[in-house]
Amino acid sequence: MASNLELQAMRRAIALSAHGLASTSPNPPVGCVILDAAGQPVGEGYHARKGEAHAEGNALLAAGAAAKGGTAVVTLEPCNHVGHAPACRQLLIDAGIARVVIAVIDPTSRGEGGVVELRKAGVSVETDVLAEEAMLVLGGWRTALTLNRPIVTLVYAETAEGRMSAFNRIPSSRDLLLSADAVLYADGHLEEAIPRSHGPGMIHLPESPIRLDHRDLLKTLHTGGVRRLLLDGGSDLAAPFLAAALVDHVVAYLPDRGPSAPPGINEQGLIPDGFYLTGIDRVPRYVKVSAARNDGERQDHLSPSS
Ligand SMILES: Nc1nc(O)c(N)c(N[C@@H]2O[C@H](COP(=O)(O)O)[C@@H](O)[C@H]2O)n1
Repeated sequence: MASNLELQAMRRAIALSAHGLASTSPNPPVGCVILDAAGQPVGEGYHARKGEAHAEGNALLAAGAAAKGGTAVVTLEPCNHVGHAPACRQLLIDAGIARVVIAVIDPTSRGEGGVVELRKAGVSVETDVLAEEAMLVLGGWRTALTLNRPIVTLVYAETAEGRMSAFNRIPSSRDLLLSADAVLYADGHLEEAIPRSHGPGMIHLPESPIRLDHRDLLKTLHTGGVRRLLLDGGSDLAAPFLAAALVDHVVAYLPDRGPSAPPGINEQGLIPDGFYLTGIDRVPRYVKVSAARNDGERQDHLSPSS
């Protein structure tokens, strides 16, 4: 059973992992905290971009010799392959880590995952620790893997003319870009959500997205490394995605109204049919309404971009 100190460290690792949200795609956002043999935090790290060190490598670097005999608390199972970074399970073994506490098992492990090798090396391993909380950050990545397409979030501003682009009207809506890989705008152009955030060559976007059917577009984007796509408003832009059940989340912005305004219900309703409310917040001059598709077991509704 995980100790209180380990649970504290896991929550810290989950928060750290969110620094890598979207910029790590197609890799997962992962966080790690190293505790020394007495259970005190001595290093922490997260995965920032594909092609750069994994979370465990960064946390071990920060901990240095203090990691020996200690515990690594990590949000995703340490990897068992040599890729862009050395195998994390080997880094942990070489650093003399005695125990590894893991939230979520990696569904993409090549061959047996790192847990098996860690145990073979005599490291004590505990899994499924705060897994549901870790899915707040990892959920979008994992669902995109399962669906074989990016998670799609439709964002719009409610206006007298209907649903319109939010990003050029509502400055606070641009915060959503921080947790996304790419945006398809109402005029049909597609951009990396935060320019150059993924590092050179890590995601590939088609040059003429408008020529692709929406299913082919999502497939092409997924192959190109995109795991989280935003659709910026516009009923015309959203319609084919909604009709094909290819929208996973909705974020709608309702302008402030006086306390005794006439009814504001428009023909389209507040959110599309088939979605349920997951959050309502006030932001400057608007109410922000978040919703997720009714979809049984899915856990990406917990993701920060929803
Ligand atoms: N445990 C763990 N920590 C990280 O920080 C990670 N980024 C991963 N990712 C796993 O390794 C795969 C990516 O490997 P490369 O960086 O491309 O070599 C990814 O698919 C995950 O399985 N794991």
